[in-house]
Amino acid sequence: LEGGIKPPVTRKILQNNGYDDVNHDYVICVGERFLDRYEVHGLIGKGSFGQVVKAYDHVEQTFVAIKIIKNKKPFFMQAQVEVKLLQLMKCHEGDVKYGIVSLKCDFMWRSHLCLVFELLSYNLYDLLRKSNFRGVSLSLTRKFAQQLLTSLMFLQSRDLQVIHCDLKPENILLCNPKKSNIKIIDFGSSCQMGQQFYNYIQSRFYRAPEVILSLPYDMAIDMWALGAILVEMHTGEPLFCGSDEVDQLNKIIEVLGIPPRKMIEQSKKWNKFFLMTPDEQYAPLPKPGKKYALPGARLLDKIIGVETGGPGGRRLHEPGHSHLDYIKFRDLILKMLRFEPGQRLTPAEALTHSFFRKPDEMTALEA
Ligand SMILES: COc1ccc(N)cc1-c1cnc(N)c(C(=O)c2cccnc2)n1
Repeated sequence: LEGGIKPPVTRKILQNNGYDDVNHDYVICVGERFLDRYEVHGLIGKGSFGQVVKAYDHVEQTFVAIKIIKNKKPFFMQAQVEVKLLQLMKCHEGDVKYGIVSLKCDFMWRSHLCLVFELLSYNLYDLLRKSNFRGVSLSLTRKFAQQLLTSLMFLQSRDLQVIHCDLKPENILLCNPKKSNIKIIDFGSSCQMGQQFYNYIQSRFYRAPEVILSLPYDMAIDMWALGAILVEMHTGEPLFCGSDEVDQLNKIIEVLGIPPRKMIEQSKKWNKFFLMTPDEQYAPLPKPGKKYALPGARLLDKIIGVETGGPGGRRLHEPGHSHLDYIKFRDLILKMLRFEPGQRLTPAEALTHSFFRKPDEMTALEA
């Protein structure tokens, strides 16, 4: 500066002795060993919770995924809930595996809670991207559906009653890049029935109508999310891609019609989404600049191409994509997307649906 005035000393405030960055994330150093056991190979994911690194476990001589939670109390507290739920599920699984990611252990490292998981492969959104967002076959969609319904049946079992609260393609990972086995990850937003403390849950595209309307919710919200996910896995595009909560509910109404009067009347937020017509009917509030099909006019049949050879006609005459296959798929999805949570299929009911019956089972039934 002129006149030789020294600049003020800007003291860099060191977060957690320099181990953390300004966002309370641990500064990852490749090659670093946690507990003289886990050698960090690299950052593979980031989330609101913190980071996920790939590491080599020198004791078990295998690669693991370590979820390094932010060094901040709310994230630490929520991760403790996740650890408790994962441990609870692990001791209920026994030797049968129900498609839930396996937590190997957890430990504290330089004020960060670390969760050590089996290392899984890429997620179902990556799979959609690899399909150029055209979707995967109905047969692979069926395999994913069967596994996810089995996982939900396990989560909803009497001793667990766990609600995942954030089912979406990004939270469903392939176990092996070359096989169709999948596992559900990220129980960082999950809770058990009776412990539903939050109302702002689920990623928007997969948010159940009862959550949007701020009504009481239960495990049926995961079934709603699954219905939306399965259509997306086959078409390649989100079924209800709302830009905000009002747009989200309007996109649901385009396909499924107006929600039951009782749900609207019980919602404290009803007038955020609906107006009352002179003849005392509820109608969607018009959204400036947005044009919607009439309630129920955007048929699911058209979206999945029941009569037209699948999404965009791309599956016409393809084996495993018959008209009857699509009729069954459409029927299953509509029963997973019922507005009334109590009327939505349970996982056990869904698994008995004809969409999952093998042809010989069908002929035996018809005999
Ligand atoms: C290749 O693995 C991943 C790539 C990216 C991201 N974001 C996560 C993973 C990965 C791999 N294996 C795992 N077991 C996990 C998780 O369990 C996980 C990831 C994020 C949040 N919670 C759990 N995550």
